[in-house]
Amino acid sequence: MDDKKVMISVKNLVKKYDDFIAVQGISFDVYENEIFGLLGPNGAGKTTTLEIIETLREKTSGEIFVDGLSVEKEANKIKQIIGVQLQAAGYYPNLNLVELMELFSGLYGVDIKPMEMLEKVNLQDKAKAKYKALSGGQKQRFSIATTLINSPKIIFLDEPTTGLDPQARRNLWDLITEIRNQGTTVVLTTHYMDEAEQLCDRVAFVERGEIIALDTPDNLIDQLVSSGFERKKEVKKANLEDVFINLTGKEWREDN
Ligand SMILES: Nc1ncnc2c1ncn2[C@@H]1O[C@H](COP(=O)(O)OP(=O)(O)OP(=O)(O)O)[C@@H](O)[C@H]1O
Repeated sequence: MDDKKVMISVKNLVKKYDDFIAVQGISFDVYENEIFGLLGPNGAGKTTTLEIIETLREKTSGEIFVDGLSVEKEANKIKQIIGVQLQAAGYYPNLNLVELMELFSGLYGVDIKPMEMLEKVNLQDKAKAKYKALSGGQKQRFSIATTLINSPKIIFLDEPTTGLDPQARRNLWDLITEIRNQGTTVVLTTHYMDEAEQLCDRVAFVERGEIIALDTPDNLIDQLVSSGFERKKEVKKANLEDVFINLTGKEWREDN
């Protein structure tokens, strides 16, 4: 990893909400073109950390650089090179997808072809559909498309697959991998360990505002195994999710 460019550098980040310390002096780097995952239980400080990097929330102390730009002094420049997934409530429910894309590109001040953006997330067939008529997986794909409007260097996805069925989740993993393969760095949060293992190049476990481990999924698992850890029960060769996927197919479906 030595020759990799650092896209995000976080040093000793602290965030206090009044007396409560939500982020307790964390440090980590995100490299160019990796999928980096922040994992941890509810309330661990993942969203707070992301929002500070995205320049949407003030830090209490610490140093953060995004592609060499300071979050304090160059927030506007950072906004131009990142894509942030908005909460669904931010969309106008009665506009169709093409109209929403036009609205967002106007807000960013960039000229995009709405249909091309929709094709990137396989929603071209839904171009005339209203946002509120989309399935959960389609809504997530649409919101990922909006993060790509300004051709960002980095996108931030906060729990992108929460609430989706197994096929829709796997489709999103493919989409996120494809976006990375086209040169975008991806930072995401998730509660799903299988998702992190499949999707992320490196993960940081966050607990109570601290990073308690940071490495590739393989290294973290190898370290545990070499410490003598053994699963109590013999591991089954497949799980219930595999049965479900096998029965229902793993192709793109209309409704995910
Ligand atoms: N605006 C706020 N004012 C006060 N406390 C807050 C605020 N935002 C977050 N917190 C607290 O900071 C802690 C970290 O919250 P955060 O949303 O960053 O966690 P998270 O890891 O993203 O959790 P989740 O997985 O539930 O989204 C929580 O205890 C939360 O209650």
